[in-house]
Amino acid sequence: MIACHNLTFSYSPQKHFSFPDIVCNDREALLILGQSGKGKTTLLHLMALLLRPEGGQVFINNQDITPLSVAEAAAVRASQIGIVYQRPHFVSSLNVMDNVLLSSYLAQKPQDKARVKQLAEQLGFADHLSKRTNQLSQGEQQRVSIARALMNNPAVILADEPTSSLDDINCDKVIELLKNQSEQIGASLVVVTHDQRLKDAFAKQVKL
Ligand SMILES: Nc1ncnc2c1ncn2[C@@H]1O[C@H](COP(=O)(O)OP(=O)(O)OP(=O)(O)O)[C@@H](O)[C@H]1O
Repeated sequence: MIACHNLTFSYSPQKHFSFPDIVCNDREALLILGQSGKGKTTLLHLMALLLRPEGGQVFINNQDITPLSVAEAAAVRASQIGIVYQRPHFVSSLNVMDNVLLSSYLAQKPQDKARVKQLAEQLGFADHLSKRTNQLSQGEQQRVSIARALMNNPAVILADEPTSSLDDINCDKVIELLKNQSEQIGASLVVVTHDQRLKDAFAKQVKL
């Protein structure tokens, strides 16, 4: 589970955010909707401790992670949080298989190629494992970044605008994949988006 309590953050005195409290339990999917500039990416980065909150707490499995050091936060992020970034970024010199394995390496976990193959089958990119990521379409790259986020069976999956550049068919597919896969591993799924197509796909929603 992931929960946020009284989270506040400022980029400057003029740019201050107070976020609503959020709880997303294991196997639950939560949609955070907000227009451009409302602070969706900022909130997601606070939840992953990529940004430090000015006030408030973030709990993962009931542990307050906000007091953790930078190194401790990085370790929690690597092992317990899977992040699907707004734009997938890959290491261009590595193939798809090695890009997915990289998340295990960063979490100091064994390089489980069988797990990558299993995820690639489920997510539909098994034929592309030996290709470079720049040889893949945007939808395929999005699915690879979902696999990378799932690789370490994290407690929490955070997805930033995972559908914004996808057509309707791929939009539905990616959301179903994210929901099914996070349910399979028992994770909490938090999706932030301005994509109104998703508003009927999630029972639990928060508006920014
Ligand atoms: N590093 C930064 N320094 C100063 N201001 C920033 C910084 N990053 C974001 N902002 C500002 O904070 C506000 C929220 O940004 P954020 O990226 O969280 O919004 P968003 O809701 O995710 O937007 P979008 O849907 O366009 O991605 C914006 O007005 C943005 O200009």
